[in-house]
Amino acid sequence: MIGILCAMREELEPILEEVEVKEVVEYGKNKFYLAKFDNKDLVLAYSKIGKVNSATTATIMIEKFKAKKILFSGVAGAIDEDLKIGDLIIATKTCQHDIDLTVFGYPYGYIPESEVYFECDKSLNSIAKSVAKKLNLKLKEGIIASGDQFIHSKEKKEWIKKTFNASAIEMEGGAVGCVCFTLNIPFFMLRAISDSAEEGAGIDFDEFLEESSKVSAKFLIEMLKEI
Ligand SMILES: Nc1ncnc2c(CN3C[C@H](CSc4cnccn4)[C@@H](O)C3)c[nH]c12
Repeated sequence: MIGILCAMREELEPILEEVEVKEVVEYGKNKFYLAKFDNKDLVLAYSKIGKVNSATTATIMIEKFKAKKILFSGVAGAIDEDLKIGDLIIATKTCQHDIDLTVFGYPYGYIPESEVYFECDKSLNSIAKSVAKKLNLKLKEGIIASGDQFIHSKEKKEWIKKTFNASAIEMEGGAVGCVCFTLNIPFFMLRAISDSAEEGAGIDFDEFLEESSKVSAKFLIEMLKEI
């Protein structure tokens, strides 16, 4: 079973359109779509926005639906200057920029007995890179930082870049990375850029959410053929 996770309805819908939904299971105030694609069993859901919701849905996919890998598809704000709206990025690892226990001498993003960074699955990332090469698509890879905030300020964006060496910003990957690390499940995260995470990002986000969601969804479907 492969878990396909998104945060927002708009991110999931273009994927659902390409798979054969067999059953919809209502659980934990959410809907889980059991589907087939290319003779593979999938469980798909959007978690709702944020770290707690995405961690909850990832855990349910793994524990209740027996997902053996989690693939995230969605949009992100750009931190690296060379990332433009519509560009694709995969996470090498994820982190949580809104964790601050520095008063106790810990680094930003660190919870005692846990990790700052959660590694993404290298074999899934190499499949993504070979798919991008085959389709002649630009695909960046880098650290993606999460926090329960929509980032729309250059100052905050630059702080996250300096503190975590992040290339993109969103609100779920760091939490899902933590769940997959905890349960020893391979994690892959693909994002298409929807905004600059600077002043005015909210306007861009509204304008490009649907289009960038489709870019990520289309690539994910191509990936599923190779897994
Ligand atoms: N600049 C940014 N900062 C933080 N995260 C992001 C993202 C990625 N997603 C989109 C969405 C924004 S919040 C939302 C969206 N619509 C309505 C309500 N909340 C949330 O799931 C995180 C894209 N750009 C980002």
